[in-house]
Amino acid sequence: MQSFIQGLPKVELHLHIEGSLEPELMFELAKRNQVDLPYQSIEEVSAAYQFHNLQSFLDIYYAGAAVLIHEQDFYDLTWAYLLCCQRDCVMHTEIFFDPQTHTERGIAFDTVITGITRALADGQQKLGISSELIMCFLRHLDQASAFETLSQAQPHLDSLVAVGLDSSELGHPPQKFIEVFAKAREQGLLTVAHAGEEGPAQNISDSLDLLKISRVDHGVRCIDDPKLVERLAKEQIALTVCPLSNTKLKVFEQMEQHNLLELLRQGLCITLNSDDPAYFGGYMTDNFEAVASALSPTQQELAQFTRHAIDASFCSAERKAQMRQQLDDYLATQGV
Ligand code: HPA
Ligand SMILES: [Zn+2]
Repeated sequence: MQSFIQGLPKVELHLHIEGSLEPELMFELAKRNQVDLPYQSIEEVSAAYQFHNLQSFLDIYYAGAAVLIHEQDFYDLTWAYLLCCQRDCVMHTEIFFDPQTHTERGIAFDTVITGITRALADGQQKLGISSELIMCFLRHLDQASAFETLSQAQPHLDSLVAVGLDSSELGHPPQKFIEVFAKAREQGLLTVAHAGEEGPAQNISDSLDLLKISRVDHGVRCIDDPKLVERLAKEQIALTVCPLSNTKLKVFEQMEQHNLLELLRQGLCITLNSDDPAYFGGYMTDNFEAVASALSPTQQELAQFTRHAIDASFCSAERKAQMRQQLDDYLATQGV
């Protein structure tokens, strides 16, 4: 099973690029940029990654991002992630970035996006990994700040496929961002949102109805509302589920309790993703392996995660067809 998973072609739809900052690179950038870190060693950083909920993670995640200053830093961060994609047979990735995490501390929007997009272009050219970029608004900040971020993005709209919504879900419902999401849609962007991770199923329905999202990020709390589960299955609205993230942040105490396979078997469009791999203990292959060992899906079900991710991705029909072929070719070599 391990070698089947390793070689399985994958598509990632839920990845925060700031969450791929490994302790080693954090230290290297801290030194290069003369930024003080509250940790003395890489071991101390890793030891600090014990979370009891989403907020306890976010506090550390925003602090770590302070080492990212120059365009080259954002390039190096993104390139390091793409090398992990190559190792994990990821054909295509759609990555989130949080501009406000950086503009709030005086880093120019252009510095952030130029570094990321330059690495993504190299990923396409040198590694054959296709990608899309999704700009997230931080929901603990107000809608005015989201509007300001959307205006800073205007010269770069061609680099963006969608806007998203992340950070603290409790206390910051989708209603807070109706107008800025409407404006983004007017400008031709698709929309996604984190919903039903720690927050209630109602946040999922409201994100669909009020923010007109094309995919639900996390969405695992849909299980509390049978009508919503039925709707997600009927309309084949994808959930970008992040198994290692969910156990690290205690959305589920143990992987054995995760509901993703149950939802898949109810006909939902479930995909597997890594969220913040440097903080949650693994990239795509690690997530697939954790699911395989705790929940024992069949090989067909593991392949279905990739099939769903291809269907739900925002890339061209032509690229989707290529990826389906790549998946089918792989399954044929494995006799699946
Ligand atoms: O899992 C997450 N949830 C909300 N916000 C986030 N920002 C990075 N990761 C996450
Ligand atoms: Zn996330």
